[in-house]
Amino acid sequence: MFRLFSGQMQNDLAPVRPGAMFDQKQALPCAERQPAIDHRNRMTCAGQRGLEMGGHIVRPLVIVIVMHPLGREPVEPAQDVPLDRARRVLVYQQRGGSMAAERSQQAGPHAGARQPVRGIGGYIVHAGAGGLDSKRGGEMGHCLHIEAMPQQIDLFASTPVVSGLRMVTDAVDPALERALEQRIDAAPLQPFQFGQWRGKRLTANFGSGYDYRRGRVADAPPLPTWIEALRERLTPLVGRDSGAFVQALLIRYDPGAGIGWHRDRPQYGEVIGLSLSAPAVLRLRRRTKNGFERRKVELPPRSLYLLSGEARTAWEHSIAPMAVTRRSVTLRTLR
Ligand SMILES: O=C(O)CCC(=O)C(=O)O
Ligand SMILES: [Fe+2]
Repeated sequence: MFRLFSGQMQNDLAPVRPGAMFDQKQALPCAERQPAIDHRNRMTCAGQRGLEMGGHIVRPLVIVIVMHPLGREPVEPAQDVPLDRARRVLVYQQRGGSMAAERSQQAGPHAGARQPVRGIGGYIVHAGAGGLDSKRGGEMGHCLHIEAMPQQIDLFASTPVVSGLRMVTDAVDPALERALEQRIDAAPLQPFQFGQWRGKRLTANFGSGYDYRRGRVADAPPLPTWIEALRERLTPLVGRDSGAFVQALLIRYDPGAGIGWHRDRPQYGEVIGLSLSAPAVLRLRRRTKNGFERRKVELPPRSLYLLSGEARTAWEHSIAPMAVTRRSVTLRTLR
């Protein structure tokens, strides 16, 4: 997985920004699949970030939960971790010791710099912090060893708001983000066209496209190697195999551009979105007897979301017109 990313993608990016992917490779935290040495070490590694909450550190790699930081509603936690267990982890971590105690525990080759995680309306897996634990976590090694956490504490009720929506922050780091921005800007972007209607956002499809006039999937250029490499990196972060994500859509939203309410075409299956360049809000709604039920999820730059299950099939989504340029990479399976 990583080899493809650091090799092919580096080569592919070279003409646009020499060294960009090399930088990225160097910056990838704990990217090597090193065998876990002991439990403590698996919890900490170079470049990992912790979350400081109320004077306590939430240890990196843990499913991190931000409880309604902005008064927003939570979303389903990333990875296949039952919500109540994820919450227990937070409680455990908060009780687990002071920041000073945590710092002293983190000394050594795997100690890492800390940065607070931005507030986001839901449950977060802080992927940028992720080391890969091939033994236990496998591809989903970003999810720390939940099994190791105490099970007895359960202070919160668990009600996932939009089933099937998963969020991962820092799915790529800023250096890779810049390289991807250049790749997107260099792609054959065209204004989104829907019959007579021309959208403000600029799009380019790879792998397969969609003919809105005929209402069916259409040919598109094959996935470039840099998108293949990116796909290898992103899909495990939401617990998916890369191979099924055969469709890629690049979008640039310049100021004034957004995307209206829609569900992705039924020809597509699951959807993964990487959000770049500027914060945005993913709005979700589904029809009820009396109108619409609505949710909002903040998408910080470099965050990744998965639309699966109900989030994909029962909810519509949209992004309000942007004030500053945002870019996204959407990967989709075909049904
Ligand atoms: O830009 C995004 O993150 C969303 C794109 C989207 O919803 C779509 O193209 O169907
Ligand atoms: Fe969409």
